[in-house]
Amino acid sequence: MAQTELPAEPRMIAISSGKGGVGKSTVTANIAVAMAEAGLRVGVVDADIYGPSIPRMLGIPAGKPAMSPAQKVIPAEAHGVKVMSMAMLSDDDSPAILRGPMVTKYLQMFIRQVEWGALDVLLLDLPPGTGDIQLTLAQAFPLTGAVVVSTPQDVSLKIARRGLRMMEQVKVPILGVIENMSGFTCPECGTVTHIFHEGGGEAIARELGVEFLGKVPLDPTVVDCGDDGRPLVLAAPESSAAAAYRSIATRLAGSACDIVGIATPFAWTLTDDTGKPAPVQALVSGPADRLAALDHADGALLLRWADGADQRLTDRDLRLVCQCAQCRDEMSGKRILNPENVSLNINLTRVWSVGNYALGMAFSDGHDTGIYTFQALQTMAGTELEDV
Ligand SMILES: Nc1ncnc2c1ncn2[C@@H]1O[C@H](COP(=O)(O)OP(=O)(O)OP(=O)(O)O)[C@@H](O)[C@H]1O
Repeated sequence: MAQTELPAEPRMIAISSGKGGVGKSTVTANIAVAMAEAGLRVGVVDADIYGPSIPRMLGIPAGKPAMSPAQKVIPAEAHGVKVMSMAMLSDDDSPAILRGPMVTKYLQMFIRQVEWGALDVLLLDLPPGTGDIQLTLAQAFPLTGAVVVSTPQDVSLKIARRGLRMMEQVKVPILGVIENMSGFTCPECGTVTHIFHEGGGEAIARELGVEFLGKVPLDPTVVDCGDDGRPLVLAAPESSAAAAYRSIATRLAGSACDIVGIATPFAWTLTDDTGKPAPVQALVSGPADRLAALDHADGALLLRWADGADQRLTDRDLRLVCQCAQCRDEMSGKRILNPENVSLNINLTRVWSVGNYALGMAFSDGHDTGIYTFQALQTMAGTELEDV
């Protein structure tokens, strides 16, 4: 996609941290406002279901959101940033008590059932940690990439490393590391004191081969601004912390545009050819595990990977290798589906993106529960498939 074209779907960037209190929400609020000031259309999903703080930080008053005529939630808006948060749905200050599946349901709603309008960037302020909820989120949403916020202390970096690995497992690219509370600038004399260790974020970025997006100094004004609902980038635009937020926002917007692969999410209905993802250019140096193009011809799905490799998989073969619980025994991995029951004329009817690591597929026999990871699809190349 040419950089000047507006993306059909916003770039979804998850802001994560290995543990709570490192300043993830403060970073999200400030870079969102900095991106909006730079002319981008920005939305924020406060995915920190149990401790939503974005509305307070952006000065959004409490109150239930309005509904659009299409029965979608109208997001709150402050300082040029659209916001959806659990805080807007609960009546009091008590944290929401929700079980895992409900969390996913709410977050699906925050993304799909909200009248976002056209957006360039959608930031997701994730709950802290690297547990199930974070993994579910990373799998449920077609994230363009994730950012890890860390403080300079060793323990925090160890946890950040775990967060990076988790994202890598679900094929979500790490856009970079942000080091927060990195040195204290004395308001009287301007001397920087490194209260915690120094340079840890940079070291971990280097070690893991990801970009170091920048460091935000420890600044007491950040706390007051968060409490007043006026982010530091607006309240103290000349401060070095504000400059750091702006620089990170610029780098992040840039690096998110560089991600290779077809834009997600997409949902392609083959019967009327709607929603087909636009191809992007494949490069020899491109990542082998990202898709550059999808097509369908003569009863087969045609996949072009970002490194230029082409693959042709027939609709019937795809149906036969389905790994869902109805088609495979979960314990032994043996096929339950009897190939004799699969028509020779079976067709793919829909193909959709599942995060940035898999495709969902529906067939003319009504079967639509299979998830085909890119990894599994690639191992199908050149394989003699078990067949009738
Ligand atoms: N650079 C900074 N300088 C000084 N204080 C900061 C800085 N960044 C964040 N803080 C303060 O640290 C506290 C925690 O910040 P924040 O709520 O953003 O963390 P968090 O990682 O989102 O936490 P949680 O995930 O547990 O909600 C807040 O009081 C915030 O004002």
